[in-house]
Amino acid sequence: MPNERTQTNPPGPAGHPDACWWRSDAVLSSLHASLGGLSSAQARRRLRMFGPNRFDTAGRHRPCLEILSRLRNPLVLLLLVAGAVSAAVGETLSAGIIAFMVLLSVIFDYLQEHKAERAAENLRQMVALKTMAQRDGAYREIPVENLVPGDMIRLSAGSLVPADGLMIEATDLFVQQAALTGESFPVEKHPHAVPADDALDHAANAVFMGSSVISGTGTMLIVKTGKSTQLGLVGGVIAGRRPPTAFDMGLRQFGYLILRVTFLLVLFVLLANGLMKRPWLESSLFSLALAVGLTPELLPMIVTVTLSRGAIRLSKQGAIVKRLSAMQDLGAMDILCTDKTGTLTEAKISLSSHVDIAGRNNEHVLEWAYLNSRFETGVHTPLEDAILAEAHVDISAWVKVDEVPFDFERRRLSVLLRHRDESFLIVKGAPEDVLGHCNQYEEMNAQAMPWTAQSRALARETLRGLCANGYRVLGIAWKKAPAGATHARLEDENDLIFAGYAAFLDPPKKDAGEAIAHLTGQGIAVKILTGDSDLVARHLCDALGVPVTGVLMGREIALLDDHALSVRAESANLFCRISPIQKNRLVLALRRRGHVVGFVGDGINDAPALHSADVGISVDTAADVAKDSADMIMLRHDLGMLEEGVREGRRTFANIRKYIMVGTSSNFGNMLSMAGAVLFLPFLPMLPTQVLLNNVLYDLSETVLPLDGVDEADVQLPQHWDVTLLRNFMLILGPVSSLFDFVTFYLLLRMLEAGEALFQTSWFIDSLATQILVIFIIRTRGNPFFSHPHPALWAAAASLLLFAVALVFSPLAGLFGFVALPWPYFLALGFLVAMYLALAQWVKTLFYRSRLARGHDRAVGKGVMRRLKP
Ligand SMILES: Nc1ncnc2c1ncn2[C@@H]1O[C@H](COP(=O)(O)OP(=O)(O)OP(=O)(O)O)[C@@H](O)[C@H]1O
Ligand SMILES: [Mg+2]
Repeated sequence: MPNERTQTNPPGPAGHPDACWWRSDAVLSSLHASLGGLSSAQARRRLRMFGPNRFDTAGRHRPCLEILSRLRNPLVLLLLVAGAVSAAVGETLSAGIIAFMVLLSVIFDYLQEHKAERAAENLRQMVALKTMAQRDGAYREIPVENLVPGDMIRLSAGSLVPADGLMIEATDLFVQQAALTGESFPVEKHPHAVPADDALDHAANAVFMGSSVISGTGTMLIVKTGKSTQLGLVGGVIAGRRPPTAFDMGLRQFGYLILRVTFLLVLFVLLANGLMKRPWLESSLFSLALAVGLTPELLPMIVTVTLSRGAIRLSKQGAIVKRLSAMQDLGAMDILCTDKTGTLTEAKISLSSHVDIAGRNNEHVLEWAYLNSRFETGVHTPLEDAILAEAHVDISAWVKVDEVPFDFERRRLSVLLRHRDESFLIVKGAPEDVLGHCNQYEEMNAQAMPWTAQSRALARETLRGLCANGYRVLGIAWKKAPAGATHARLEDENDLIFAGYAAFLDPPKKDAGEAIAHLTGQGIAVKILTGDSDLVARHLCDALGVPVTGVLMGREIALLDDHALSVRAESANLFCRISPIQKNRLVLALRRRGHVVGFVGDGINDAPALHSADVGISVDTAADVAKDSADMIMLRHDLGMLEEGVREGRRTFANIRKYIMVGTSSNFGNMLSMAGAVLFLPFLPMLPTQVLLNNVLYDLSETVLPLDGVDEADVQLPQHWDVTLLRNFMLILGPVSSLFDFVTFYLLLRMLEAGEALFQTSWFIDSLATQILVIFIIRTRGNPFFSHPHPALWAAAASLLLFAVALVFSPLAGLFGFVALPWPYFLALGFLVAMYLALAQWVKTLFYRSRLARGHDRAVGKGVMRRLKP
């Protein structure tokens, strides 16, 4: 057996493009492969050597590295500096608390996120692409990720080429490789050697990752996988990074907001302390502690855990999220574009009639349709299945010569067949397109007649009648080809004889109408994008009870520029006879208007739009390319399932917002008060260690937030990330709580005449209690007594508060500078905290009411203009 260790990936001499693409004969031996494929043991070894067939091959986690990389986070660095300074000046306790915080945030974060990501990865595996590869002498289904150089795999219409390789055998194999070469038409591949060249698109014997098979079948030898593929070399543009979503950008903006506030506060405290000639060390430690207290260090963990919990919940309903943050986009989505066939209809298509141009039943039409469907090798659509199920034609005398596969621009497909010594080109496709290429039509007696104005009108009338009754219609045509013809070309689809129409019934899905109504009720505008005719689509809308607000045809879209398109697309909800490129343009146009756009589709033609949409949704039975481009896969083809997904997405939004709002309001208020107190208190309002401890306990209380449920009001409309809302809330509730804190300070100093330690202890308990308890106010927009939090929230809040109180009375109290609080203090503090919560509730109600009055929260559903970077 050849020694695999001597082998390199990629084989072939250096230079671009690699010589292996032209010298197919040499490749097999350099790969130590054979036409019989690999053995499992060989494949395992190669997998270890070359890594999995995906782009992020560094992917496997190494805990130590992961944890170390977290230490590079600026926040953690800040903490470490604070710790080092404390240790250096002998503040060992501060240093200890800081070390504990670092450990807590880093390890806890790591574990939680790791768990969440593992769960998400497991979900992804459920919908991973698979392929038929030859292992141990037999073809078996294996995950695409496990392919290695030397594997032999089968390709057929609809499959995605999973790696780079050479064709070993091919029958009418056409692939769409626009992603790589920019050619928009399918190109044919064959196994013959080709002369060396420097343009990869001349390598007609090679197929590349990211292309998809349009028609035909073939066997392929895998030569390069993962990052070594052509696509991998250019950074995996297709599968790779998408532009940051609205959510990512919101998160980043929020980060900057916090950074600015923290910086100002720290500067203020340092200046104030300087002016008052306080000891510089203590002041800088104190301001560092404040900075630490303000930073939402748990945010990344809360986001990941919340999203992954949402994704797991959703998977139990039968929808698998491939990209976690798609949950978020689902919650923000305000327009859903959907295809027609299969999503709105049953896709259980039956052939109901086959008629000539006058609408009379004609067996000849069925025969031609049968021959075309029987011999074509493209993606089998339910249309072909319906034709094959209806007719029984003896094909023993027919031989296939060639075909021109279906494409979504010309919307037809032809096969070239030989019958004894005659050759025929048989075409079926969208009736308008087929009619446009006929110069004769077939009479009842199989006689070809030239068109007259009358017969043309008759043909159009018959077609309109069929479509208006909801039938999907294909046009069937044929012509005699030169007897010895060996190839069929696009240009041959001319001067055809029109045979007639095949009319199909595709019943509407029972609950699709209801699902659309529900989505509309939840603030999501549903738009239907179809390659079919407008008459058929309108008929379907009637049947589903969906009002048509405007129709835009593909030929009109072709004349519009992007700006005009985005305006027209806003009002229309039915888009007919549109091509895959136009589907994609529509999605982009709507996004440019500030909408968050979802796209549902399952065909090869849907892949570009699935990829450009904020959230691409496909089904498990979809074409590989569609599944690959989608962010979410539904295990049942059911629009109703999206409703649950949308609610789940909005729920995650609400939970993340809660964390941020507590952090930026009450927490911010406390830090503000402490900064302000520096001006008139004769001592620090809290010791740096106490500020840090306070922060640790508060953080711990927030870790259960992802478990919490949310109010109905939070899932009724699309949720946008609204940094203005967060900022305004922070700038209102923050100072209001500070005012309240100053009242507290006054009470403690003047009425209770607390000394330094007593003051600090009281304020520690008070500020901790307000921060921990205010979540119960903020977690709902309405009355907190009517919205029930998850029990874990109560448990966490109660146990942490008890812990704090116990600490104050414990022998450890002295270490932290605490003193035992006399009971009147508890009474006073209890009263103050209750008053604070009532105040927070009042301010919150006013805040939301004034927003509502200004029309903010209602406008969300109609898609407020949201600036979107390209
Ligand atoms: N296998 C086929 N053979 C011949 N013509 C086809 C075939 N598949 C589709 N067509 C024609 O091309 C048109 C466009 O196809 P496309 O898949 O884009 O749209 P559709 O299937 O009608 O609707 P939807 O977009 O809802 O799936 C079809 O309406 C039909 O007229
Ligand atoms: Mg389709």
